[in-house]
Amino acid sequence: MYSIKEMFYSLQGEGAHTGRPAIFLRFSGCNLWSGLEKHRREAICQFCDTDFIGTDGQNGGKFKDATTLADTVSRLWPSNQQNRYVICTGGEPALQLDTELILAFKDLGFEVGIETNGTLPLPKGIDWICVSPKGRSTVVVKQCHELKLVYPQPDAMPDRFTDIDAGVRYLSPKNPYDSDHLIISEQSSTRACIEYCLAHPQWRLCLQTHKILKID
Ligand SMILES: C[S@@+](CC[C@H](N)C(=O)[O-])C[C@H]1O[C@@H](n2cnc3c(N)ncnc32)[C@H](O)[C@@H]1O
Ligand SMILES: Nc1nc2[nH]cc(C(=O)O)c2c(=O)[nH]1
Ligand code: SF4
Ligand SMILES: [Mg+2]
Repeated sequence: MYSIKEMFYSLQGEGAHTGRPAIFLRFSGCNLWSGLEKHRREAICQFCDTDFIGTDGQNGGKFKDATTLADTVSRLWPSNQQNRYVICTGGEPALQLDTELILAFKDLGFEVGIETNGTLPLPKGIDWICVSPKGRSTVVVKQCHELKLVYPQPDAMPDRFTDIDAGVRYLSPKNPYDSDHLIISEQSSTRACIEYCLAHPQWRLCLQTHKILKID
């Protein structure tokens, strides 16, 4: 059984695949925050911008097995079009994503990506791994295609992650989780990311372009 908050077709807004069409498969639940506002201040991850509680979102629900879930994802892809790509996110997708589901996606011609906080071991077969460390949590996923660090985080500054083998390293400005009038270029976190990247050129700037574009 898989618990899914929502699934939708959009463009990857962040990181190396920015602009790429993808199905976002948002799993319910996270190991670093309950998702309830009353617990935010005591959570390990305190700036989350996402509602991942329950199964009541767009195309959300409980799916009894891997083929049923993969079939539902597949129906969201434009008909007769290739380049299928599904991004497993959440919540924390590593709590639920397993080999069976990855194989079901592959059977339907999907490449599989994941957005993970890196605190849980991952099943084999994922085509694109994005690790985004959070606060004082311990990252166990030591190899990834991209490391995407939300910045600044006092307990998770960039020099803590030199041991992670990443294809590319990004700093992503910490955006307010509750603002309707976000101007990313004017945020102090954005200015801080730019300064850090200029001083440490192994890091690159990553923007949440879907928030600029106001798309899902
Ligand atoms: C909601 S998380 C879900 C996946 C996984 N739990 C994780 O944290 O990577 C998806 C992406 O949004 C980023 N994110 C969440 N809140 C953010 C914020 N306030 N500002 C910038 N990025 C944020 C995360 O770092 C992660 O890269
Ligand atoms: N467009 C778009 N791109 C994204 N990249 C990562 C997202 C996420 O919430 O994991 C996300 C999202 O929610 N929307
Ligand atoms: S780890 Fe990811 S899903 Fe969990 S609270 Fe943090 S940003 Fe949100
Ligand atoms: Mg998001």
